[in-house]
Amino acid sequence: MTARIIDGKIISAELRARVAAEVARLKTEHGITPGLAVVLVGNDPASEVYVRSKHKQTQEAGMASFEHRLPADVPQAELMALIAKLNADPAVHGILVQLPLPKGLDSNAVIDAIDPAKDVDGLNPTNAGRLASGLFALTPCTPLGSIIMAKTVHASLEGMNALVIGRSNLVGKPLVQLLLNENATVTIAHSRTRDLPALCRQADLVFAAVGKAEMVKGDWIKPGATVIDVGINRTPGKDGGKDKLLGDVAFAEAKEVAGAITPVPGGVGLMTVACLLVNTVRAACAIHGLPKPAV
Ligand SMILES: Nc1nc2c(c(=O)[nH]1)N[C@@H](CN(C=O)c1ccc(C(=O)N[C@@H](CCC(=O)O)C(=O)O)cc1)CN2
Repeated sequence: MTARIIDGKIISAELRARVAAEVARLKTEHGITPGLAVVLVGNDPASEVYVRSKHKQTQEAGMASFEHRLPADVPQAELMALIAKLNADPAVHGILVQLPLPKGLDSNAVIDAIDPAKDVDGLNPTNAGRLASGLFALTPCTPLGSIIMAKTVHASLEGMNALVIGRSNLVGKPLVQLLLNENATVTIAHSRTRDLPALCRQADLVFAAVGKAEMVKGDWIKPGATVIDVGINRTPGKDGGKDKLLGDVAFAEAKEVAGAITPVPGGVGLMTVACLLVNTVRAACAIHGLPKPAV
């Protein structure tokens, strides 16, 4: 039997509708319009796509969207000055610097400089530490979206064997923390892991976040497992046509074995932007001393 497809279009649209309802409530009951500032440095084509999508979806949810574009050769000090300005701006509740930054810029210093209360990417060490300590934290968007998708299949992840492939600060590490908070039994695999296929075959839940097209093969998947493919590997389209996107999982093979699987495109990527909107609403509520919102 082929796997159930976990549809990012449907799940992200539902989440965005809930965000829009919360935004409308904040405006009516408290006179607050959540605001998101996105900083794009340089002109990486994929980043351009993501930033456009963030701007459009922020506005569609009824929030204020502030876009800041800087040239690839911007001095570090100028970028830091912009972050300081956004930290101090009361109309801005969320700040996101699109990654990767062009060569020569220190992304750790930039992330460090973002006010943790406005760090809607959840990458600032304060938020990463709070998440690891089980405290309220703004949580990185892709891991948050991945958990939401897994929970559309399993109401509880408690006791499940979860394998996270990849140990980046953006996805792998926060995903491990979120899975621990769900009481899953978590294994983290990376480039030095021995016998990844064998580890994979024991996993009830597989989260692939390595950045290598179709690396996880169908015969690595335990029959009936849930597979969340976080990879977005882009091959430029021929003759100026649309880019081709592949996940980290060999989808055609894996869907014949898995119980449920996310597609690429149309999977976790769509949840990343929806979760950014969630984080912006959460940040706005926390900044204004309001209770945690319903989303
Ligand atoms: N500061 C950050 N930078 C980056 C992040 C991040 O979370 N914070 N994640 C990725 C890129 N990303 C968001 O920024 C992102 C990736 C994918 C998608 C998405 O909608 N994907 C679609 C396909 C879109 C396309 O045609 O390219 C899908 O998977 O269906 C949105 C946002 C790296 N940088």
